[in-house]
Amino acid sequence: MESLQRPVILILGAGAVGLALAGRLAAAASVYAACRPVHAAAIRDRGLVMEGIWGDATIREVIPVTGPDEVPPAVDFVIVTAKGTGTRAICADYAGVIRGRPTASLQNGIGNEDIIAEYTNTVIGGTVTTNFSVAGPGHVRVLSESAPMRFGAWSGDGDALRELIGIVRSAGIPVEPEPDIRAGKWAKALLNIAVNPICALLRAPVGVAAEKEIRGIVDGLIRETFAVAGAEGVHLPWATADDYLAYLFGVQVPDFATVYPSMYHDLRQARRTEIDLLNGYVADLGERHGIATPYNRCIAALVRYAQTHPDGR
Ligand SMILES: NC(=O)C1=CN([C@@H]2O[C@H](COP(=O)(O)OP(=O)(O)OC[C@H]3O[C@@H](n4cnc5c(N)ncnc54)[C@H](O)[C@@H]3O)[C@@H](O)[C@H]2O)C=CC1
Ligand SMILES: CC(C)(CO)C(=O)C(=O)O
Repeated sequence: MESLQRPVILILGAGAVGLALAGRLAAAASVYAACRPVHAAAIRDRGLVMEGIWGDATIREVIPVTGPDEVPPAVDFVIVTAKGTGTRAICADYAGVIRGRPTASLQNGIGNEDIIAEYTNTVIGGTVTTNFSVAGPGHVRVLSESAPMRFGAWSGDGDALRELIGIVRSAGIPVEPEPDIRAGKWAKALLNIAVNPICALLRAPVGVAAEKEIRGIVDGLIRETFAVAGAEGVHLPWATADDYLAYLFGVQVPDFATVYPSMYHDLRQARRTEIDLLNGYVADLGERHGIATPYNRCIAALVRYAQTHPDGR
């Protein structure tokens, strides 16, 4: 990257997270957003519309693209924000652009960085603990935030990580380095494992996790996940499941109480969910380690059924 030029960033799979990120990063970089034609047409027509805690604005600088042939040759960073169910397909579509370029993931769940690493040497893992949703074509809403964005080196070049954090910070987004990004991805996954499937199945916002009838289920999901993470040798930032449950119910659930997680939108729109990168992943790993995971297995089965029977039958 040449120091006097604006960095060039390509966001791959720009929906709720990716479009909002593109809108903010446009303050510090030239941003290309690989998105579906419906978003691309609206953005070309009247700009990207953002509302909420990341600012209310119509941003005309984001350049939408709908295929790799529309991407300029001088891309400095790629950031993947597709759902985990689409990581392999989008990496294959844009393989020629990703190859040799530092590529970050801001996706939830476990496994995306390993897929991206099949396409490039320098992979940066990332987490974002903010609520985003699509309000319409080329129109996104950012409603609540509970922690800074975090990036950490997954493989390859540490300079790329420092540069990316510098760009994100200069765009005004709170961001911190994550020294143990594998643990960081699990730490973020705890929140998604606890609330995403429950809110999706109950059609309720995150606050439902604290209801008397539901709390015991969340408790079971988290205790099992701690046992499996421990067997995998993951050093979570909380020493015990009780410590994390205190943080979940004391900070994260209140911060997101009135908003709907991403899996809620997937089930409502009859899209495949990320359940197999979250609770389904924990259940499978548990089986390998001989750890019983009845809560995660049960909720994963319910979500899989719901996503293949959108009308409930
Ligand atoms: N929505 C939220 O509040 C948060 C979401 N996340 C995570 O971020 C990731 C993205 O989530 P969302 O933005 O909510 O999902 P989304 O479904 O709104 O956005 C993903 C976009 O990628 C597009 N896409 C997928 N494959 C593509 C392809 N080959 N070419 C062009 N476009 C393609 C999809 O059509 C969709 O518009 C997920 O892993 C999610 O779990 C993380 C934190 C918060
Ligand atoms: C943090 C949270 C719950 C924000 O909505 C999220 O990660 C998601 O929706 O998947």
